[in-house]
Amino acid sequence: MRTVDEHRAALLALVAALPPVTVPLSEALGRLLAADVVAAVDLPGFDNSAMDGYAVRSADVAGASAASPVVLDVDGDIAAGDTRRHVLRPGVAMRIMTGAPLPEGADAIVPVEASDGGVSRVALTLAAEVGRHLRSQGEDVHVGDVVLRGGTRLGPGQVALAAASNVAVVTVAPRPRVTILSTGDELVPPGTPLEHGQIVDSNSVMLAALVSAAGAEVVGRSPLDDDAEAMASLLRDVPGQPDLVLTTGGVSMGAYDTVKEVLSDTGTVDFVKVAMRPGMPQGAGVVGEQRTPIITLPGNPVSSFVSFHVFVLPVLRALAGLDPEVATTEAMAAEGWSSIGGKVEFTRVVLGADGARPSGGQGSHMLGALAEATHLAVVDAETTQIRPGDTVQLVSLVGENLPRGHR
Ligand SMILES: Nc1nc2c(c(=O)[nH]1)N[C@H]1C(S)=C(S)[C@@H](COP(=O)(O)OP(=O)(O)OC[C@H]3O[C@@H](n4cnc5c(N)ncnc54)[C@H](O)[C@@H]3O)O[C@H]1N2
Ligand code: MOO
Ligand SMILES: [Mg+2]
Repeated sequence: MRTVDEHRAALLALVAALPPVTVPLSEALGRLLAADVVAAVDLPGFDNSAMDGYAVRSADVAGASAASPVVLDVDGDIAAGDTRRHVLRPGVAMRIMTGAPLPEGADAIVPVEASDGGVSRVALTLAAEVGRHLRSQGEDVHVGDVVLRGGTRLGPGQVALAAASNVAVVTVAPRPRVTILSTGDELVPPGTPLEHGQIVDSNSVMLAALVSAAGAEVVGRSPLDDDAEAMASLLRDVPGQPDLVLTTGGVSMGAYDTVKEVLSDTGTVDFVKVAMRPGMPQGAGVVGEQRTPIITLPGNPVSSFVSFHVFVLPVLRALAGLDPEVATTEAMAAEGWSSIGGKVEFTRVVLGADGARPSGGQGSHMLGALAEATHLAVVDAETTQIRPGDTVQLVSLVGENLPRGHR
């Protein structure tokens, strides 16, 4: 029997990092930067007004008040987007709008509220010290500054900063392409009236969601019957030209465990038992002329889900050029539970304010408890009992950062 670490290492040996890709900002949301973003311009790009009002020399409005306004000639308007280079003569004002470039010679803005709103001549009722209501060139970002570091996840604020820095395209980690093949005569698509013995193919829905939430792309999805010939021919030329193939089902000891039967014949896929629960039967290797990496996941839904987190996620990360290691966090057990011992057990838990507790029935067919869970607790092979207050290692669930409700 392999350890979890041994099997993960065997999987990682099957893949190499794909090259980073360049995408326009409109497609960059949620992507992971593969290179620093460097500002192409200063931000602000030029000294400009923070208020609608009048550009002045502060010395010209010293002492202005409501009781004793300062009256100045107005030498025209400067709107945002005005590309002319204005010069403010001493003793006059210019009407200026928010974001409009400051005329040379001006050193302060008097807001329109502190004036009579004059167009050719204005009475100003407020003094303004040097720099008042001005936004200075480069006070936020300097041209050449690294504004976003490689490794940063691009959210709305980050894409806004890149855009303002006049960067139109960014280099991001690639999205590995994944084909998902669910197998089993019993499977029908969601929404189908079920005959006795049939079940819904929830694994392909789950795996497609996990793949997408992990930042990869589903490029092919085929439900397959347990028909060896059809499966063998499909696996010779996998649909979607993926970087990775995932199968579910058919890898255990059953008479109709066709994935194992068909792929064992190729000699390029190993079927092993891994000392973990759930997720013991696993397979991995390469298929087809392209020698595409394949991971064969067990059919039980929770086994497949756990196997994704433990094995597929590190492989997707490696394909994307990222550190494959999936971080764990520590938490306290809010209640005790027993573990199998001799195998690593991945307990589905809910992390609350008082710690982590099992989310319900832990059978490898129980999606109800899975859907409640926020984390997998990793209980090592030497531990058979978790006690309240024990420290446990938690793996976050892929997609847990998405909005979720409760049953
Ligand atoms: N005699 C033994 N039987 C089993 C062993 C064993 O060691 N000896 N291992 C058990 C363990 S552990 C697991 S895990 C499963 C692995 O099963 P398979 O990978 O062979 O998968 P299937 O037999 O095709 O299906 C198992 C189970 O999962 C349901 N299933 C399959 N595909 C889907 C899908 N796409 N969506 C939803 N549910 C699915 C299927 O109906 C079965 O109930 O083997 C144990 N048996
Ligand atoms: O290894 Mo199986 O995954 O326990 O149900
Ligand atoms: Mg089976």
